[in-house]
Amino acid sequence: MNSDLEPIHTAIYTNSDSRKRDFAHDLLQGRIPDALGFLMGKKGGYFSDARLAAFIEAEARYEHSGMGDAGEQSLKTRSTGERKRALLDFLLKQKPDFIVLDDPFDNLDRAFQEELRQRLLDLSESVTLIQLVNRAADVLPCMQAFARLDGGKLVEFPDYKPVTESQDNIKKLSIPPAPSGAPELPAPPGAPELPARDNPLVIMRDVRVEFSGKTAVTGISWEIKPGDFWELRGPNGSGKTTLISLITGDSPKAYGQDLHLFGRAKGSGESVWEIKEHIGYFTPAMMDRFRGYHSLENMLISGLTDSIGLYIRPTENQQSLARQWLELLGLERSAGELLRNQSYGTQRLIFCARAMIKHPPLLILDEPTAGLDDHAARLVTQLIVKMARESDTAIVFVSHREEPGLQADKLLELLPGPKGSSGKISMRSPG
Ligand SMILES: Nc1ncnc2c1ncn2[C@@H]1O[C@H](COP(=O)(O)OP(=O)(O)OP(=O)(O)O)[C@@H](O)[C@H]1O
Repeated sequence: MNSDLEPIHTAIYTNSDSRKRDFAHDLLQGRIPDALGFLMGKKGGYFSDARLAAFIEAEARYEHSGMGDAGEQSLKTRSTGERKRALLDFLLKQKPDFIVLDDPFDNLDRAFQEELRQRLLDLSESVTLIQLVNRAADVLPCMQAFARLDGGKLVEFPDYKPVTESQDNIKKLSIPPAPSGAPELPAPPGAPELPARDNPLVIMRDVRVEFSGKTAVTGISWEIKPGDFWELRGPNGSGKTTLISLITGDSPKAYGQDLHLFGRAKGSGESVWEIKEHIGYFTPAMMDRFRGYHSLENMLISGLTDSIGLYIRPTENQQSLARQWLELLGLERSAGELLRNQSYGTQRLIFCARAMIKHPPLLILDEPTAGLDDHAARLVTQLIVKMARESDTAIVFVSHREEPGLQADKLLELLPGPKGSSGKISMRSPG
């Protein structure tokens, strides 16, 4: 073991199959691979979303996370950026020799990403950094050695170079058709007579939401029309999830607002399920809650029946549609394989396609590329753009990361202010 080696900052590329958490745990427990022998006998800290989640859970159980001083603002009420800042402060108090950074920029807005990047660069003068990373753009410029983590093993140290261009693409086939018999949407009351396909799907006027006396968003007016392609953007804590939950029927704060959803005034007796019928939705948290004992084909068909997994016998038409989607994704040979046996990137593609298969009037994708490596993110991006261009479905996506090729036509930006976030709408020119 080369424990006399000079410590070097090391970037380790991972993907969903790398077993990175086990690897990080081993490093922190002193089970060090030869290549990183310089960490032997050294004290480490772990900067990760999993570590933060453990502190938040401790706080829920014992009323104190154990991270900061008693009486500090609770972690649960802080934004993602503030939580990560607090975790780094906590780790530094332990005076570590090295820190394992587990995708440190995930889920951070652009301003917090920049703040953290600068802090880590300053820190690299005194602490060894081991960065586990799935996006090439995230690699800190202070890194001196590079490797890849493959099934828990470190390979190609110290000169690994990620392959930037891969041949895999979403197939040049068209988006499969909508299932037959999709319901037509009624016009909102008082709306001018328009062909059904031109009725706005969502109308918000001067919406304001507060939590415990604190205003989260204020004066938001937003209209989503059929076929629109929107990005909803804003820093951590600016109210993106709050606005989305008004539309998906998941927030009691929607009552009493000037809000029309799919042709009906909110609060006019509609059920949550009637609203959800018109929406396809994806957020990465859905994947965590799901065990994946269904075939890829049945997962897609379940998007037609609004269940996760399939519990009824599918019709031939449903099976045929699912196969067309699998072909588009280049997965036709895996139709009968279990979701849980696929890579994380493939699972993500299936979940996104599942939200699209019924051609819902409105598709909401909340951080669809979060946690993916470059290759998987590119495929998901291609799929979203294709759906936007080739279907009548309106799309709203949220992404903290600038994804190459993913540019919506319209942008709603939430701008935080002392009295809550206001909204700014802008149109993007094509091209
Ligand atoms: N149930 C709740 N109770 C109290 N405060 C809440 C609740 N939900 C949201 N908030 C607060 O409302 C504000 C907006 O939160 P929201 O989750 O909508 O932001 P966001 O833009 O989605 O953030 P992120 O990018 O971190 O996901 C934050 O200050 C948050 O703490």
